[in-house]
Amino acid sequence: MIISFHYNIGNQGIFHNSIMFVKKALFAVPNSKSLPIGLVARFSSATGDIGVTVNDKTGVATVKLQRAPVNSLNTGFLKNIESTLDSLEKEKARGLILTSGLPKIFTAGLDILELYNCTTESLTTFWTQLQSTWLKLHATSFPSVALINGHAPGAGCQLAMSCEYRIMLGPKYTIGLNETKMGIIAPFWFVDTMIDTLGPRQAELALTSGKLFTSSEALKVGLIDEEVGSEEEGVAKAEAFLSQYATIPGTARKLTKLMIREKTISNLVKNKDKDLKNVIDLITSAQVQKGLGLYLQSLKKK
Ligand SMILES: CC/C=C\CC/C=C/CC(=O)SCCNC(=O)CCNC(=O)[C@H](O)C(C)(C)COP(=O)(O)OP(=O)(O)OC[C@H]1O[C@@H](n2cnc3c(N)ncnc32)[C@H](O)[C@@H]1OP(=O)(O)O
Repeated sequence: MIISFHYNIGNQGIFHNSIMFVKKALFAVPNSKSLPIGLVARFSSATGDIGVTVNDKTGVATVKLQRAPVNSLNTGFLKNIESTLDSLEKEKARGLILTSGLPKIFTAGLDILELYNCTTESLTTFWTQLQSTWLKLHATSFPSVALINGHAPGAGCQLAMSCEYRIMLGPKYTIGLNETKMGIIAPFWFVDTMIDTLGPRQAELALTSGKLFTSSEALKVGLIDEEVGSEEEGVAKAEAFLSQYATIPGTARKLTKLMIREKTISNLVKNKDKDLKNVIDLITSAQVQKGLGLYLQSLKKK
């Protein structure tokens, strides 16, 4: 049986309460630690849109990003992603498939409108939220797959790299950290994550040129794990990847993952303020503001 919930919620507080309300209904399974049977939750808010579906047999949650037009990551959307991850942790999800509910775009990365004409205060709020959401995603206790069903530049690539397995729909879309192409640099924790994923040699080549990889190029360098020809195939492969963990004790799995990711995670945790200062110094400079303005114009002219 499938139950659907449709919410139109205007603020974060209500959004949060509604998640709790829905989750209570969804996850209250007497005498069981497992996720509930046949439940679908769909959330929406004024600042971001996220759809959550839980597979009743496996306990795997599919989280669909659907903030039109391009899933660009602004403060509210990042906050909603973090709240969703918190709920999945609390309810002991068995796995995550992170994908897009929009055609052609996984996510367009950071919302450039959060960077352009920003104040130090607004940039601080935005960047602190980005750090927090990323730390949650990078350290989930459940296994995670990015089903990249569209373009994934910049922070879109970063979100995908933080999942444990990446499946990309080919051949039309691209993925990569393209910051240098925009005249800015990737933050050190994006760089760390790319080095963890590709190794230093390929990461240096990719980052210095701001390369956006096609799916087959991404497969070749190890930026993705599988390339698929359809979303259905992608979902099947994601489910197959996650199913291998059904028999692996969860705590052993989680501790092993965290051991491997610890250096990258603690580098950000210890240096959050330094990271923020780097961002403020770079992004608020007149030269970068001018470049961001031109970049936005070029996107709008297309
Ligand atoms: C020390 C470190 C300091 C700072 C580090 C900063 C780190 C930044 C990391 C990032 O993530 S930067 C952003 C990287 N992303 C991009 O460069 C993507 C730019 N967008 C595109 O390439 C394309 O839009 C697309 C391939 C994603 C989609 O193409 P298409 O389907 O043809 O749509 P449009 O280009 O027509 O876009 C529709 C609409 O959306 C606006 N838009 C696109 N991307 C963004 C974005 N990232 N932020 C805000 N808005 C975006 C675009 O302007 C269009 O707006 P309209 O008003 O014309 O509808």
